[in-house]
Amino acid sequence: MGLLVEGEWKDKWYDTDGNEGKFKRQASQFREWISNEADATYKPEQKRYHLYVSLACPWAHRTLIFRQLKQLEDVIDVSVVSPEMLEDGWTFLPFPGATKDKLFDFVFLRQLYSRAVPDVTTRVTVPVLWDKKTASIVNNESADIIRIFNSAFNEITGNDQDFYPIQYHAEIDQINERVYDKINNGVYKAGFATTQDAYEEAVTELFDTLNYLEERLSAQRYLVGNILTEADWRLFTTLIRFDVVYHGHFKCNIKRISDYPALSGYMRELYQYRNVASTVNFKHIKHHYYFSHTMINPTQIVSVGPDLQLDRPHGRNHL
Ligand SMILES: N[C@@H](CCC(=O)N[C@@H](CS)C(=O)NCC(=O)O)C(=O)O
Repeated sequence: MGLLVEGEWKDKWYDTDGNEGKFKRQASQFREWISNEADATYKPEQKRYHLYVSLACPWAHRTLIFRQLKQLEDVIDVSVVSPEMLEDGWTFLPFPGATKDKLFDFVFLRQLYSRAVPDVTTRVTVPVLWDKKTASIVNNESADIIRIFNSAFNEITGNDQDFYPIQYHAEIDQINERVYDKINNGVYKAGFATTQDAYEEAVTELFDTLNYLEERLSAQRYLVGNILTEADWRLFTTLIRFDVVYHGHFKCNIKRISDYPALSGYMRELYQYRNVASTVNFKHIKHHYYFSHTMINPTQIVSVGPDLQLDRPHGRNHL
């Protein structure tokens, strides 16, 4: 685990000193867009772009789900890193379900960042959307990448299903902000806290928000407008990891998602939606968290359970 400083790799864990033991996520640096506008550098084209993901990572998972939902499998190919993220950061070392770097055969993901910008200073994160034509990183922010996938390639795929409908922008943005801060990033704030107070604050806010969502989802099928939107998929990738890694490894253990009837049914419905289940890899998820965060789990022992029985009926049809 580390970062690139002016192109040099430094092995360094997140710095919580000087921040009262709180984990603070850094903003993504590559934020370009793909569009059909006449002056756009990045135009939607078949096989021009390549996606780098980890199957363990909830942020990368969003992009894989959108690639499936928007039928982009033949338009954008994927390379999958190994779930083990240690002193060299993400690598393409062999691991079942991981791939080689299909474009450059790099061993380390950091080589891709350096290839784009040789003297770059950045964390080396997934997902990364790469442009083969200009040899550059288009975007490494999952929130942007799913919006790009939602609409930029519609003319190529013929799939115009919209997960960010214009009439719900404000409501989606509003719920996203809360879910991001208290849940998606909230579990990390709890897990990576280095003081008791920072941990307790994050865990309390996390469960207050889960309680709020349980109430909301008891009365309506989806988060916004009673149609499936990006807000649901953004919540899903944290929920599906919750009982498996966040509950134990990150000590988010006031309750399990299985203890919430509405949230757990909702999570199963999303899991069973089309072929979303094929994007969920619990082996990578467990191995990544338990094996890579050695300051939380020095023995690197990977938990065996739980058995979530995700194919059970979701019971949400009445809503
Ligand atoms: N804001 C980014 C966050 C991505 C992110 O933090 N990914 C994690 C994996 S779950 C990562 O690559 N971490 C490596 C690091 O921080 O050095 C996004 O949503 O795309």
